[in-house]
Amino acid sequence: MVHGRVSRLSVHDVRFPTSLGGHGSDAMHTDPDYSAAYVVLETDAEDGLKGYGITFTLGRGTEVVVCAVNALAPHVLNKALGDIVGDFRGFYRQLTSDGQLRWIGPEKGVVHLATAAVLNAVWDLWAKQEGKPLWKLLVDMDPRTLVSCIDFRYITDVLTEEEACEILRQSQVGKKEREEQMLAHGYPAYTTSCAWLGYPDATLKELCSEALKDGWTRFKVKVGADLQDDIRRCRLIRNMIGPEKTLMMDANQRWDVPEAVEWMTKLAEFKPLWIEEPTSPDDILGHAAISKALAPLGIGVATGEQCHNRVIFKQLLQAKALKFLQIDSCRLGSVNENLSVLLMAKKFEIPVCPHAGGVGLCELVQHLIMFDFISVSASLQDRMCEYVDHLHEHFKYPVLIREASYMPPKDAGYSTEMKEDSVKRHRYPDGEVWKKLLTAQGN
Ligand SMILES: C[C@H](O)[C@@H](O)CC(=O)C(=O)O
Ligand SMILES: [Mg+2]
Repeated sequence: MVHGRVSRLSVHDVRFPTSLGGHGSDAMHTDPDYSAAYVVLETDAEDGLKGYGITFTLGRGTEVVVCAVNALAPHVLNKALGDIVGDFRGFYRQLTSDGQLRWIGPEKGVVHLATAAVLNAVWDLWAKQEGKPLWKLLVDMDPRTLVSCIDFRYITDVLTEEEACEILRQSQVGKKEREEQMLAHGYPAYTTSCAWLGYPDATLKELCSEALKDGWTRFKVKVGADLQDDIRRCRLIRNMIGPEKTLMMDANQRWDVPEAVEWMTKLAEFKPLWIEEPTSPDDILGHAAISKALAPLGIGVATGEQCHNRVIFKQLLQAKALKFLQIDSCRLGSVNENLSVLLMAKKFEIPVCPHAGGVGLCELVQHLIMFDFISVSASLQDRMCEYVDHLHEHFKYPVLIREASYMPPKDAGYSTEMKEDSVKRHRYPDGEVWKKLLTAQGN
């Protein structure tokens, strides 16, 4: 049973100097230091369990998110966990409707990233108290309780609470078999780690050949900064993986709409399954235009890692603007808002292929996509979850990849907890890693 009252919320600015090796680099984020605003919730309960929540950020952005988490803290402190999860929709609304903070959102940007960090910690704590990994907590929940976690405000024109319940009820058929399938074979994944934009060709080749040896069959390559470079890198990777394996491309919002169509027409010979984030994440009609133009070339549009909230996803679906929907465990308002997007995607029959390029995102999003397969979509058709091979060693419960698939986590919680020593060493600016780096840079 859920118990305890939240007695403390602390938030840490944790950064990893990934930019030094070009890890995570793309056409818009050329020097990313993978970072997290890392929230720890403590309660007065005797079990001593803590809830850990992260939101993914890059370097200096972290200190802004940390401020926003502190601004949200009064909503959580002294609350009974039972009251929070007993009316989770109400609590989500309370956080996202703060009369002063919502002005700097609402449900978008820094304040929404902070909401995600806090709520991710609540879900971690809830799952830990129930003794289950988060995916299993969700899978075992009855449809009525599940939908009571979702705020349907602004989406009832496409999905009502009753419809959501009905989707979940219908997907009860075969649920046990799908859970067994996940436990035996895992959820299919693709790798982005071979082809970050800042990697020289020699690194790309070396990582790609290692990935092939490890059994990877789906690869994503960063594009968008320079067409000739893209042609060379895409040719290199396509030649290495051969014609049958799957290739995706990611432009991280670099282009205008006509530019995206022109550029991708030139890259079409490398047979990409999708072009990800071809333009601004806010441009729903732009995505629709690109989708329409690229469909005859067999290229789909994928987006979502920087979609603020369920409303943007609703409109992308309504406008037929995407062929692959990429949820993000830390960009949306935690599990609560992701549930609404998974259910809308099911209604529109659009496959969900989660985003996981960042620190901790693989750890979190695997729970959501396993729940999606077992309890919502019931399909693996055109679906795969992103994997990046960075920084898992800093997590207490790191992802387990077997034969290019995510194996279901078995430990209780949301896999959000970092190792104490890693947090200590990477805290900005006083952790040992940063002290050394800042001293070397003369700061
Ligand atoms: C800055 C991040 O590494 C970003 O490039 C990740 C991303 O777009 C992806 O994984 O997809
Ligand atoms: Mg991307």
